[in-house]
Amino acid sequence: MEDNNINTEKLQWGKTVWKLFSQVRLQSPLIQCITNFVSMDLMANTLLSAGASPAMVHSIEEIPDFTPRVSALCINVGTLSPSSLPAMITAAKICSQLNIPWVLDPVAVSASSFRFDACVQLVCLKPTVIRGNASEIIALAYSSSSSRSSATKGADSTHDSMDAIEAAKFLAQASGAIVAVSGATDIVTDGKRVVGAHNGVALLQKITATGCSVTALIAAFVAVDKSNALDAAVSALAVFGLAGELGMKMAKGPASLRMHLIDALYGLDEATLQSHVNITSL
Ligand SMILES: Nc1ncnc2c1ncn2[C@@H]1O[C@H](COP(=O)(O)OP(=O)(O)OP(=O)(O)O)[C@@H](O)[C@H]1O
Ligand SMILES: Cc1ncsc1CCO
Ligand SMILES: [Mg+2]
Repeated sequence: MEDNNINTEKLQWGKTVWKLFSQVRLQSPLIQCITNFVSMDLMANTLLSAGASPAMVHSIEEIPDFTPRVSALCINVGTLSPSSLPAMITAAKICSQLNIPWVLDPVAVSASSFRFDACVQLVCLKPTVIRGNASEIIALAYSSSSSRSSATKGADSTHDSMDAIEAAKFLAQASGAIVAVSGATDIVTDGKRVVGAHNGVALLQKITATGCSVTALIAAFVAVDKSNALDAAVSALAVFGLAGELGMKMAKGPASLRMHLIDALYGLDEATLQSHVNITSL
């Protein structure tokens, strides 16, 4: 009986993920990305191969004209500087005011007080989704200085995503955002429900900016279903993980996985998606 329920749940998720992915391909939502220098290329190519339309528009002078016209915004603090933060804050404020969904990636949030305070400021501007690795979500959720300094050594996680479930729920409740934690199992929560997306391969961690790119993909999925950001975030994580699995069949290492990942995302069809997506309630 329990097996039946699990299979029904997986089938249902397969339909949801395909519906949202099809909408991304059909609508090609315009996604503004204010992101770090490392991630620009992979992030833009991830969005393009998924069917969305990326625009790396950073300059504060352009934001009042451009941001009101986007379908969603992705803010990533990976190479944050005092000169780039005002543009992020301005764009986030516009999105919050105009009810445009926006997604925050708090890369290496505990690397410095400057970065941490910037992330807290951004969280206060009501992101629709916050996506980080386990160390980042734990650091952002528990802002005491002791956990801040020990939570992460930089952009890479030193924690398992499963260890961040309580932190993710806490952060979701405190911020009102959907919180997603990437890892062997990607975890998504609204503070009450917790869903796990089990697709993906470990070698994705050896390609820089795969996390940044899946955050942008979440923005694309949220853009086509603003009313259900939890489903959208789960779906984007599952699609990206599945593209990693399919790419892995042809890859010889991280560099070729990067290429095959983009190809797999571009070519992903309904039958493959429905039969391989692996999402369960946790
Ligand atoms: N052990 C693992 N097994 C399978 N997939 C994984 C594993 N760890 C991470 N992933 C996948 O790799 C992708 C990137 O997640 P990761 O947690 O490495 O992000 P990140 O640390 O923010 O990366 P970056 O900062 O380099 O962009 C996600 O799609 C995630 O599901
Ligand atoms: C390596 C690195 N450093 C700052 S941002 C970034 C990309 C992964 O988050
Ligand atoms: Mg990251």
